[in-house]
Amino acid sequence: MTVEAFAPAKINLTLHVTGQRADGYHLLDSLVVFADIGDRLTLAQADDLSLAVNGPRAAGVPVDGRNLVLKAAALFGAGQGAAIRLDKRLPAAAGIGGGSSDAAAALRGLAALWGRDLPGPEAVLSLGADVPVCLAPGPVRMRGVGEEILPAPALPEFGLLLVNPGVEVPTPAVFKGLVRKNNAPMPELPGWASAADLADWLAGQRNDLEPPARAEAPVIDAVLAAIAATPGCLLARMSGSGATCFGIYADRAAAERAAALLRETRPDWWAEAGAPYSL
Ligand SMILES: C[C@](O)(CO)[C@H](O)COP(=O)(O)OP(=O)(O)OC[C@H]1O[C@@H](n2ccc(N)nc2=O)[C@H](O)[C@@H]1O
Ligand SMILES: Nc1ncnc2c1ncn2[C@@H]1O[C@H](COP(=O)(O)OP(=O)(O)OP(=O)(O)O)[C@@H](O)[C@H]1O
Repeated sequence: MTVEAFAPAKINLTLHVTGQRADGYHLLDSLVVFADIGDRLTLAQADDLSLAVNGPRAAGVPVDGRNLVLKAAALFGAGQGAAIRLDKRLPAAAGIGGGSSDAAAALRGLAALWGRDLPGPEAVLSLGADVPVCLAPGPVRMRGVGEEILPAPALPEFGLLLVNPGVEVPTPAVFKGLVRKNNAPMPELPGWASAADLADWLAGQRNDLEPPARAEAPVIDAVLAAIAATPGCLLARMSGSGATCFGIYADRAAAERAAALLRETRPDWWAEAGAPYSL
């Protein structure tokens, strides 16, 4: 038996940092969506647990026990086997939860392979704060340190552009650079009639990690400016702890035109277009 699992990019459309726990972890309030841009996993029955990583973004990704796929498998079924292949397409340490989404996709695949129920959000939090939200990809409001997954209103159709300048930004350094930790949460989520309506509402919200990430990686300024300058861009903002930034467009076709333009003007950057993804 072979199982396939898709690991979509996670995008924080908003990311409000609202406090800090005694253990140092920050309290968040974030509107999270996923894109139909991501890594692909293939899982096959085997006596032992193994992982092979290939694909255009495999360079530098650990293949040993440090890989979140193997950590997830060990947490879920100590001693159980599976042969896992990871086709790595998302940049790492990029604010789009690549490793977390791989871990969650591995758990979905292993649950199918081993005939078991998926673990709950609290049980997988130790793998990473972004793993719970990646377990069942779709638009949600994420709170707590990442373990509170709340429903979000239905989203309108829109196009998404993801752009990464090739600079890895370590998440702990960005949180450390926060000047203020008790910022306002999001208001009640209103519901949006169109992509323009959603972008207008998002413009009044924030990613509180953007200023410290820009200090860490000043190229983020150029990425945001380049996205904002593409025809049809309704909003440009950073995701997670950066450096990946996203653009919102009326539809996928507009996002694809922007991606083509950026690949021409900035061939050294990673630019991919897509649309929201739900499992
Ligand atoms: C910034 C986000 O991407 C937003 O979705 C996530 O909160 C980060 O998720 P992640 O990379 O899976 O995070 P983890 O691997 O658990 O933590 C990396 C580091 O980020 C910081 N961290 C992370 C999550 C959180 N709520 N508060 C934090 O302060 C901690 O310094 C931690 O050591
Ligand atoms: N499957 C994996 N894919 C990518 N990186 C991995 C994986 N497993 C472990 N790692 C390690 O995790 C680090 C962070 O990578 P990841 O892509 O998860 O970060 P991120 O995009 O910043 O995530 P987040 O948005 O959750 O902060 C990498 O530098 C890498 O060494």
